[in-house]
Amino acid sequence: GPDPRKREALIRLEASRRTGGNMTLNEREELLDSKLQTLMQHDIEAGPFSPSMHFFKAKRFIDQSPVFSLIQKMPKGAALHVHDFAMVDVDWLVKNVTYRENCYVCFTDEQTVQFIFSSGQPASRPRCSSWTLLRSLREKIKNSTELDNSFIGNLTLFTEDPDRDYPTQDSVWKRFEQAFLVAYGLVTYAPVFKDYLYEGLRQFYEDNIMFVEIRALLPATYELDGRLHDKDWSMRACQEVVRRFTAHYPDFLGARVIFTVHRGINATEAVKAVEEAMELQRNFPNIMAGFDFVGQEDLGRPLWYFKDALSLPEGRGVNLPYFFHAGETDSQGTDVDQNLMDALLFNTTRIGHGFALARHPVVKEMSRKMDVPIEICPISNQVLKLVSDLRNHPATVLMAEGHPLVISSDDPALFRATALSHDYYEAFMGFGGMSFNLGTLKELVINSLRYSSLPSQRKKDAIDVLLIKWDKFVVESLL
Ligand SMILES: O=c1[nH]cnc2c1ncn2[C@@H]1O[C@H](CO)[C@@H](O)[C@H]1O
Repeated sequence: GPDPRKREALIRLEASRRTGGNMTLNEREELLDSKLQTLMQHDIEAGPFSPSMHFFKAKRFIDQSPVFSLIQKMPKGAALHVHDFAMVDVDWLVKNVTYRENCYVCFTDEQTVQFIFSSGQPASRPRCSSWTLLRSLREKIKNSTELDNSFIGNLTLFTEDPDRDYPTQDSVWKRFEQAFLVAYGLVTYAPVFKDYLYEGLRQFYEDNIMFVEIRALLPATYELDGRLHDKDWSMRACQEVVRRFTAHYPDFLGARVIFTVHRGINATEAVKAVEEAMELQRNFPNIMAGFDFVGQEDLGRPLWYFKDALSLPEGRGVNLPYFFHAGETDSQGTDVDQNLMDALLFNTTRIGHGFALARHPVVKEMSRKMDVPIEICPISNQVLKLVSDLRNHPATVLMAEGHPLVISSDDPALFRATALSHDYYEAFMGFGGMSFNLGTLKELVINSLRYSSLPSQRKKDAIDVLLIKWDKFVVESLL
C-alpha cells in the first residue's frame, strides 16, 4: 500500500503550492489561525451560508459571521479593481445627495428615474416625465420613505430573488448599466463629484483599505447653470480630494485613476481616447495609473480591433500602462475570447477578472511567467452570472496553484456590499474552504500592494506599513 510518510509529504507539498501556503506564521499568528479555523468550521457546518448561495441571499448570514467580522477588522491593503461610480453605499446618494438644493427628478418609461441639478427648470428628455423639483415632491407626499426606497432600488441590483429578476447575463447587464445611468446625473454634478470621491475614500478607509485604484470614465461634470468641465478638471478634482483626504487620514496612502472608455467605441474614437490617456499620463503622473476598456465584454469590440490605437504609445516612446479587463466571458473561440492573450501581448500590468483563464492554458502559463496578476471579483462574477456556486469559480484552481492574483470588489455599491470585506469573505470561504488559513489572507493583502501601480519605493514603504497594521490586527484579535 502507499507509504504514509510519502503521503504526508505530498499533502504538505500541495498545501505549500496554494496561495499563502508558503507564508511562515509567527507564534501569535498560529494562535489566531487556530481560532480562525474553529470559526470557519462553525460557518461551514452551522450554515445556512454556503458559497452556492447567491450573495443577495447570503449577505444577511455573512453579516452575522465571526469570520466576516475578523475580515472586516483585517488590514486589506489595496482595492485594485473598482469602478468610479460604484464605490459609495447608495444610502449616501439618496439620503445626502438627493436632499440637496436644486435636485430634479424625472420618471422614465422603463420604471427607472433620472436626476439633474439645475438653477432653473431643466429641458425635458425623451421617454422621461417632466422634471420635478425633489424638494416640492417630498413636501407634497409628506412621507418620503417609499420614494427614497424606490431610488435605492433603482441605484442597485439588490433583490430578494435574483434568479427570477435576472434570468440571463444580458438582462442583468442591462439593469446594471441602467443603475449607472440613474447615478449619472447625481455624481456628474461637479460639487457632488468631489464629495462622492471623498465619501468613497472614507468608506474604503473604514473597511481598512489603505490605497485604491479607480477605473474612471471621467465624464464631463456640470454646474448648476449647465456649464461643463473637462477631464483635466476631473483629474485636478481627484488630486485635490485625495490630498485633502490624506491630510485628514495620514495612514491612508491615496488613490490613483485608471482612465477607461467603453469598449463599444470605434477605431477612430479609440485613437482619440488613447491620445487623451497619454496626455493625462503626462499632466498627472502622480495620480494617473493607466488605461482600460469597460462594458460587457461579449457585446463590445475585441482588444485586437483596437490594435492601432493601443500601439500608439509604444510607437511614440510614451509609457502608458494598461490594465485590461479580459476574459470576463463564457464565450469560447470567439474574437472576444482572444482578449486574454491580447491583453498580455499589449503588456497589460494586471488582468481584470480573467474568468476565462482556465480555458487558456498558454495564456495562463504566460501570465504566471510574466507575473501578471488576475483581479478576482467574486461577488461581481456571481451577480453578473458568470458563476453561481463559488466553489465552481476558476479562482478555486488558480488559488490552489498559487497563481498571481488579487481580490477586489468591482462595484460594491451596486451589490450592496462593503468596500472589500464581503468579497474577501466569499473568496476565502468559497475558493478554498477549510484548505485556506490565515497565511492565505496575509498573502492576499500583501499581493494587493505588491501588484499595485505604486512606484517601487512607495510600494516598499506601503508593505512595511501594512505589516505593522497586520501585527496590530493579530494582537488585537487575540484579546
Ligand atoms: O465588471 C465589469 N466589467 C466591465 N465593465 C464594468 C464592470 N463593472 C462596471 N463596469 C463598467 O464601468 C462603467 C462605470 O465606470 C459602467 O458603465 C460599466 O460599463
